[in-house]
Amino acid sequence: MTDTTPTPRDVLLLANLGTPSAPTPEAVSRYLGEFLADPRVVQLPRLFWLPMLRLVVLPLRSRRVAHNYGEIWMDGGSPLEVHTRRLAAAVQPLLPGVHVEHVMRYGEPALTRRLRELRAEGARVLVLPLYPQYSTTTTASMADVIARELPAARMVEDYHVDPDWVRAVAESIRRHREHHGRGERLLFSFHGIPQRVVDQGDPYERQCHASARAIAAELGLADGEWQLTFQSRFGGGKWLSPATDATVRALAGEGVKRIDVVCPGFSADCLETLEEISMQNAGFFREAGGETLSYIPCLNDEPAHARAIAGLAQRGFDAWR
Ligand SMILES: C=CC1=C(C)c2cc3[nH]c(cc4nc(cc5[nH]c(cc1n2)c(C)c5CCC(=O)O)C(CCC(=O)O)=C4C)c(C)c3C=C
Ligand SMILES: [Fe+2]
Ligand SMILES: [Fe+2]
Repeated sequence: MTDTTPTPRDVLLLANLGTPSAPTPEAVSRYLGEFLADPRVVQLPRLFWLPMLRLVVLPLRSRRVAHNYGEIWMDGGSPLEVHTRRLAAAVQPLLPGVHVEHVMRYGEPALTRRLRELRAEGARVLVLPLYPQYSTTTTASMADVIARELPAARMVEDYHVDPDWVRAVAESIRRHREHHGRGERLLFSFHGIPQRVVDQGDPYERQCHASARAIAAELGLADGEWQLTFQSRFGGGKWLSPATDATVRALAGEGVKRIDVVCPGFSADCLETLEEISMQNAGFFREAGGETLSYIPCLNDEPAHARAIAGLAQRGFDAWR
């Protein structure tokens, strides 16, 4: 008799944060409501935070943030979704025998639902969170969902000094500077997190510094030529410093006329890069006397990015055999 047991399918889920389905206050409120209710993201007591979120934060924030999304919205949807979908399509041909999909931790296509469906199929699933640096606020929240929905799935924890990824980022910076000229300073701007989270043992800050040092070394930059900053502060309390906005203003105040900013904590361009850095912080720089803040795009679906991601996934599946 022939063995008819089907070989389980290998599935790679490229998982990003998530984004609203439309640049409207209603869609933004739905998205932020799910995102900010995650206890990994906001660690305040639930009994206080959940009513505060529903009654104060969402009504006040959604309209303004929807307007910001409107400024960067693409034909195919939110930039984060468009670029993440394109990256999955670019990785697919590099991994014959593996089915590649993109999913989102919050919103659609939902990581939670896909894991539940794949569990029923008996697929062998590797989740690759598209966060180069590990944080309990982002990566660990993906691990929470895996533990609930498909504990047999495996996850790539981080790739903050992966040589292929470091080279891909460095090369994108080099190319940008060849085409657009070179700023007097290069800022590595990473998404911030609360200082308290780092004090509890989160490795994110250390990994951000290691990523920036590795990329600067790959470019052969001297110490005074680059700086690391943290952006996108949310809510009260102390966040990681120095802050990107304060640094940009201070550099202009020192007479620096042109800076380059790259965001190697983001795999895909999104609100926090296209609006906050490329528009808002560029405005702060000019208001304080600077001339040009040149934003260097994320790796998105660049071939070198797809190759680095495919390499990480291949090693993940190889370790399974
Ligand atoms: C890249 C890693 C990220 C970390 C670490 C992170 C931590 C973190 N974020 C918030 C609050 C918000 N983040 C928002 C947007 C946003 N954040 C990331 C990534 C990280 N966040 C991305 C990729 C995006 C963009 C999504 C998009 O649709 O383009 C927002 C929404 C925008 C807004 O309302 O200002 C919030 C809120 C916290 C509290 C946090 C750590 C505790
Ligand atoms: Fe964020
Ligand atoms: Fe922001």
